[in-house]
Amino acid sequence: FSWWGGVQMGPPDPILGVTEAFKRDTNPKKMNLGVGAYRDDKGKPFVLSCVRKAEALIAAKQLDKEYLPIGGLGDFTKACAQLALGANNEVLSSGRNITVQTISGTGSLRIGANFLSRFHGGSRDVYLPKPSWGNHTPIFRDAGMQLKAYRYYDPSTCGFDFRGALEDISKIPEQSVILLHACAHNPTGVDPKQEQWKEISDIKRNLLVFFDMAYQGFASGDIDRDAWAVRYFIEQGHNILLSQSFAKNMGLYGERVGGFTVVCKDIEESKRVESQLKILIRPIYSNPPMNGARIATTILNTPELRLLWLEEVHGMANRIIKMREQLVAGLKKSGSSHNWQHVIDQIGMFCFTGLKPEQVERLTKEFSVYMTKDGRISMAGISSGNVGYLAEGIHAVTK
Ligand SMILES: Cc1ncc(COP(=O)(O)O)c(CN[C@@](C)(CC(=O)O)C(=O)O)c1O
Repeated sequence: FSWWGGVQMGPPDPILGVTEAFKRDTNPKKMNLGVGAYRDDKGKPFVLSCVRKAEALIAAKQLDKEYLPIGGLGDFTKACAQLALGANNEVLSSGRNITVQTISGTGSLRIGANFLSRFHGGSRDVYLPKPSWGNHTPIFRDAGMQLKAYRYYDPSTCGFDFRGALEDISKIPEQSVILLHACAHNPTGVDPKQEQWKEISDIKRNLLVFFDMAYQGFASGDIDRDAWAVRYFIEQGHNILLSQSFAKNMGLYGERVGGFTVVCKDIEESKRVESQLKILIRPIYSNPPMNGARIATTILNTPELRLLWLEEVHGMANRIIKMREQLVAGLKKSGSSHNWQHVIDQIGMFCFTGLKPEQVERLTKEFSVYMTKDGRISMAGISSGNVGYLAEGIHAVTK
């Protein structure tokens, strides 16, 4: 007897499914530009040495394996909030934030979405940038929120549609939720300039701002610069929600290290919110995994490891910027007459190439270059060894 005859075969994930297809390809020149996971110039996954050192320090302590509190490792949530807001942010000194450890950025967004669904008195509408990270939609939808969108990317310039964004955001019904990528917008790599962030913050609409900061430090190489929008909005009086991930900037992908912060009116409110976050988390996963949180906390709180981390995250950002320049140089060398300036101007893990789905299809079929259908490439998958091959392929499908 089958219980599950009605279960349909679902489609592969638009992002993680690319890696599955890549693994099946036997072409030695194949390139995986799908998932946004950093690789070094040899194309190998990169474990930061500050992580290795932190692991050794932790192992030496022979710590126990007791449950963490529902809200996670206290030292982690403190260090996580300080990293995002800056150590002497008034939000922290007045205790009006509540930060809980989550199962990486996805877990943070989902806890946030579930919290909104249960407690937000305003509309159920969550406005995402057009386009946004693919997983944002199912995260909020499965939590019972409605998805809407505001103009963000301008295909004609491969840049930011600032006017369109301002117009749309100015019309969002009051008390709706708006999701903003703090830096390194996924999938476009297009970020507002600081002047443009100021105008967005000034829009006279009472919106609940949910910042997704999954790449702090990874975009510009500078953790304070990458958190500028988050800190500016708070300074301007927005009591935001914030999701953080240490997957990319500390290379802790599979350790699933993240944080969710609610900036409240005052400490009394933060205590009430904290109590409800714990009630919400307890029946989902009860309490979060300790290993990754211990690594991140050790790095953030050990001065020489924190310094080493800042150097390493700066190094990762720099390698990606170099690959942007080499890819454009390679495209010119291959004889492409298109304007590829956006490849250099975009920032963070991704480049929104502007390739059409059929061009992406050809690049995969004829060159074994794997990327998401929307033309997004993970710059980290490019190395000085394969950038020339990629340039030839892109030129061949775009000439
Ligand atoms: C904007 C944004 N928010 C949150 C996350 C969540 O990451 P985490 O749960 O691993 O902390 C990602 C990861 N996006 C990746 C890098 C990986 C993925 O799709 O899961 C991407 O390839 O887009 C992201 O790009």
